[in-house]
Amino acid sequence: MIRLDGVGQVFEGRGGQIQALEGIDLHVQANEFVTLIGRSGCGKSTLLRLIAGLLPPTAGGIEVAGEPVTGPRRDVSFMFQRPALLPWRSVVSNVMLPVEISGGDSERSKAQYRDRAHELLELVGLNGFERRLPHELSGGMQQRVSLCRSLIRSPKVMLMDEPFSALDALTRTEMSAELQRVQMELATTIVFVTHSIEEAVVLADRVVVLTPRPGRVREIVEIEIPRPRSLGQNAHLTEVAQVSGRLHGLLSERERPVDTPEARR
Ligand SMILES: Nc1ncnc2c1ncn2[C@@H]1O[C@H](COP(=O)(O)OP(=O)(O)OP(=O)(O)O)[C@@H](O)[C@H]1O
Repeated sequence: MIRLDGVGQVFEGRGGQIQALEGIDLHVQANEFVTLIGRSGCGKSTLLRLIAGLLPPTAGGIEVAGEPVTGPRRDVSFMFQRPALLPWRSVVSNVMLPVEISGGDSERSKAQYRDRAHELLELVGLNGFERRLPHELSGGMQQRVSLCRSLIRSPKVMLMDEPFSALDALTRTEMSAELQRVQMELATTIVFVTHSIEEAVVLADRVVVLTPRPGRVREIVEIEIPRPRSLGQNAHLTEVAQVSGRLHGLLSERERPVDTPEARR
């Protein structure tokens, strides 16, 4: 569904060129859930923006659904850290926003999209809140609305940039369960950036570990824990902790103590 071949990105900074990404080869299958982890500044958000077509890569090629990415696509949605809902619009009209801005597909009427919006709100447990305004909802509920908004046009691909990082721990655990359920039900391909290693493990079919700048693929780790997974369930805690430990090791490899006779002792 997504192919990145030899992708690199150089930015022109004030102090000279910044090589943000280098030689990224990554193939994401349809319906796969891939999480991206790496140190701050290693290029995770840049990688999502490249896949979204918001930025052309300075090297290599990117394809989505077999077509080269040349700009934003209708069937690719983007979800950010903050819900960014329009405060004067009701929950349901916030969900409908992408359809109103750039249209849906020709097969569905506006009424069908509205029905879909209600179905999605029900799927994430927000039935009864359709007419409320964003300020009447908690942060977690607002992020659920944002999730419905990014699903309204039935995207083939969802790109998610730390979407749960502003939420409290319990809501975050609930949202990750919710997202797994939604993904299983709607069969969407997801690329998800997070700073939480445990969240990356709980959600992913594969975790992609990036090196510090320039970001390269350090390793891709397959997660074989049965779904649905939850950090709230003891049964998964040990397995998640084991894989997370390995990922912690990969991320901090650069900081291993220098190999001196003293260190070896
Ligand atoms: N538009 C830009 N112009 C210049 N440099 C940029 C631009 N966008 C990103 N960068 C640089 O590219 C590098 C990668 O940035 P990016 O935001 O993709 O990293 P990240 O891994 O998402 O970071 P974080 O985890 O802190 O969100 C950083 O050094 C950043 O300063």
